[in-house]
Amino acid sequence: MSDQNTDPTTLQPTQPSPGPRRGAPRSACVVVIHGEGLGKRADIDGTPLLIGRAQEADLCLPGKSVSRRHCEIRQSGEDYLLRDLGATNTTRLNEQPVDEAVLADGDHVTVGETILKFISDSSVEAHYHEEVYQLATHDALTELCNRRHFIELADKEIARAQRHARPLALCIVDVDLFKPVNDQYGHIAGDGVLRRIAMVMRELVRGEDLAARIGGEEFAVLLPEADLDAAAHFAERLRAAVAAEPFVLGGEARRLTVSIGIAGLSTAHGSRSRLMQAADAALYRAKESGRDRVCVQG
Ligand SMILES: Nc1nc2c(ncn2[C@@H]2O[C@H](COP(=O)(O)OP(=O)(O)OP(=O)(O)O)[C@@H](O)[C@H]2O)c(=O)[nH]1
Repeated sequence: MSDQNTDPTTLQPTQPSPGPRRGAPRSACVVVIHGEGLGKRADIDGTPLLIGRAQEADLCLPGKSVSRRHCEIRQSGEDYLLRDLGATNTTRLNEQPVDEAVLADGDHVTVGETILKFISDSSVEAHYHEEVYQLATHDALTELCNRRHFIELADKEIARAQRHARPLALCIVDVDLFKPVNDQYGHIAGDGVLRRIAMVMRELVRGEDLAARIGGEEFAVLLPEADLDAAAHFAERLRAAVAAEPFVLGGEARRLTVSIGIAGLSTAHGSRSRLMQAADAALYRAKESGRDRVCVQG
């Protein structure tokens, strides 16, 4: 992929959902309280929050009545300003059409058929919504992103990579011979293995990478700004780290391994589903050729 875009402001990757962060300072946010994506939350911090139908919107709301760039909310000193961006169906604030207005805690912002609730950083509701959001977007066992949230963030990240002609790679990681672990040591011990593997993954990923549990014993890591070589390097480190990890099962340290399939964004694999298919095919080859290995798309 070309390296032509050097504007640092457009190269910022989508911030992956940070996972549980109890006790961290909260930012103001909007939460979908009616319409598609119920419960979805978007934080408003340093940069303006773009709301619209466009893939690159920070809060992407599907629906014909939503304009591609519908409105934005940005912080201005202590205030949060809502601004309509010339949407066909004008943004409404507490049911009244609005061009620009300062938001107050609890305000309702209507975007097409979706209603958002603005929650200020000092609101007592913020903690509740944070918990609900964590439950909806993260896997309870491993605390990694869940499949649905991964797909949502991956779609955004892929759109961003394509827009700026940046590389991006996907690793799919599958635990080898996991069924015998469950069969021999029980499901709870198996759960412990999955948690431990998630910890190993978390230690290796960079801040902008996105790690998720996408199936029972299947994980995914999306690597923005990584070409196939960089992804293969990462995957090999992950494979080796898991292979070196002493998993305590039945009171003894046991070695377990993972197989990893990698695919990179390209014209042939230009959508999330194509990318996942290609990484899955590579994973299949890794399993077929003996497990405990990394295979890159053919
Ligand atoms: N403990 C536990 N096991 C799970 C969970 N989700 C799926 N599994 C188990 O994961 C196992 C997956 O086994 P298989 O798909 O047959 O594959 P495998 O034994 O890992 O073999 P290969 O993938 O071919 O290396 C099954 O026994 C599932 O019951 C979970 O949340 N916890």
